[in-house]
Amino acid sequence: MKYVIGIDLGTGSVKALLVDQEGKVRCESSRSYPLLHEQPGFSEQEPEAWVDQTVECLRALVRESGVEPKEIEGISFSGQMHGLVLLDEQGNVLRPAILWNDTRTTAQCRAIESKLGPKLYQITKNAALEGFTLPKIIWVQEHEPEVWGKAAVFLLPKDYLRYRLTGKLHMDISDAAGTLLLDVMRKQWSREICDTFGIDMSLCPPLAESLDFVGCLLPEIASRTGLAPDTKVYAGGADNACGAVGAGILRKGDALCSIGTSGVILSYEDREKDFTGNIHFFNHSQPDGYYAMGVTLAAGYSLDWLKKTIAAGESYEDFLSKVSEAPAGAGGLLFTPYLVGERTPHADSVIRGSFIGLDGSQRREHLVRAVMEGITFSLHESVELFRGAGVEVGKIVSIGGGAKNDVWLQMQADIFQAPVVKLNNEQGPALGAAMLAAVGCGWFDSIAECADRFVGYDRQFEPDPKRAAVYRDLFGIYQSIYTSTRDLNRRLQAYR
Ligand SMILES: Nc1ncnc2c1ncn2[C@@H]1O[C@H](COP(=O)(O)OP(=O)(O)O)[C@@H](O)[C@H]1O
Ligand SMILES: O=C(CO)[C@@H](O)[C@H](O)COP(=O)(O)O
Repeated sequence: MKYVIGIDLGTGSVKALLVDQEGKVRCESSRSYPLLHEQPGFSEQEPEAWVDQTVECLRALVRESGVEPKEIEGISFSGQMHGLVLLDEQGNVLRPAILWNDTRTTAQCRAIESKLGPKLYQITKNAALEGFTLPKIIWVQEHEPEVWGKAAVFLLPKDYLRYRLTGKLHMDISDAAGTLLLDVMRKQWSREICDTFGIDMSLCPPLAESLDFVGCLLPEIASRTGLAPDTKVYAGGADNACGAVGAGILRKGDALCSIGTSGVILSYEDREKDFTGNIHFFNHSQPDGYYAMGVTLAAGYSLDWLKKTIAAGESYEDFLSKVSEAPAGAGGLLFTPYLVGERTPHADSVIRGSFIGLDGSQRREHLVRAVMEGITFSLHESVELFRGAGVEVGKIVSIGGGAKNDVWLQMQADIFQAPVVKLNNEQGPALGAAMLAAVGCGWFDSIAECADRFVGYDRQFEPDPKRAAVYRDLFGIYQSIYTSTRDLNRRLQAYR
């Protein structure tokens, strides 16, 4: 039997999957690493921790699977997007990586908008948001000129990991799309944007397609992990592109709802398309494909927060067991999931969450239901932006924590007013990465052919007309909470 490995370098942990030619997961392994919050709004990580924990993960995978290393043909990657890793001439890391959920760069975003005007959108197809890479580069230029002076190249998290595993410098296009330095339609670095911000083109690494072969493992990495040195390494993709690959989102009309720590609504696009309301438009890992995506920053994070706050130590199953006893609309209680600010449709790092409509008759299950509904309403704002732009949102594949609970899956169908389906063996972006390796190794002619073998669907949830009508009414009230609480949150900011 032959195998491939898919590695997902997430924000909290790295996960590696060993997958056979039928798409069966033979073994999996995961290791976590810390987030560093040196100041409010800062979110950083030590790139060395990614490398150490990935090596540990791979060593465990090889040892525990009992598979012969020479049977493992290829490796590919998925990774948290946007994080800035700066290297000097010798390839040494110059400072901790500044991550996608770091919000220090509001001033730099405004500067990008005023210097580039409409060109920003024409070239990058995206808006200037704190999470993206270019504002982080400008922040380093302004606040750490001595670091910037030594910078020879910038990378994204999984591209740095791949560099350390192979010694080869590349950035894959699906991830480069999230830097605000890529001409998304031409798939090349934008000289105009680089020149505007004093970024020498030599700082931009060579670009690769997700399926490209980029090299083999360094001998030192092979001996530390137990893998064979001639294991082939393929470029890989952004975690959302790989999540889409792993869920079979590969054709026009395919849509994905992913509720992890953050939440994403993603629609496959086969050509250039204009969106409003902070919908991102990125290159897919599928050659010549794209995807549009709206992001709720605190999706599963909001439910985790409530669980930690009122039910610490309980399992998710117990915590959610009574949710169906509360009616749709949670007895008039609405929640906005802005615990760390928001991205879509409101790019706002100052806004914070609310419970509106608390009533003495409400019980714990009303609060839990309101939080699940609020997260789903927030994602529905993206669904509506897609529909407003003429995208036909038909069936939505649901993945992540939000797909582990049937009440939540039904709620998604009722709020999105679309059928929602779950996968029969969901493995998230790591499976997408493994699929890129499988296609790279030549096991399949295309990602779609691989998906036919590797991706299977389970139960489908249809919208219930009565609940869908309740949610349609409540959605209007939900949407007005943002405008009603924006100014209040600006005034409260000083007290945080
Ligand atoms: N059994 C469950 N039912 C519903 N939601 C869950 C369950 N388990 C986890 N979650 C939610 O899903 C989120 C984690 O999803 P996951 O896909 O594992 O996240 P990530 O990709 O960010 O690591 C948690 O924040 C939690 O809110
Ligand atoms: O910022 C984005 C996408 O634009 C996030 O989706 C990151 O890519 C983080 O991924 P997780 O580690 O939460 O899966």
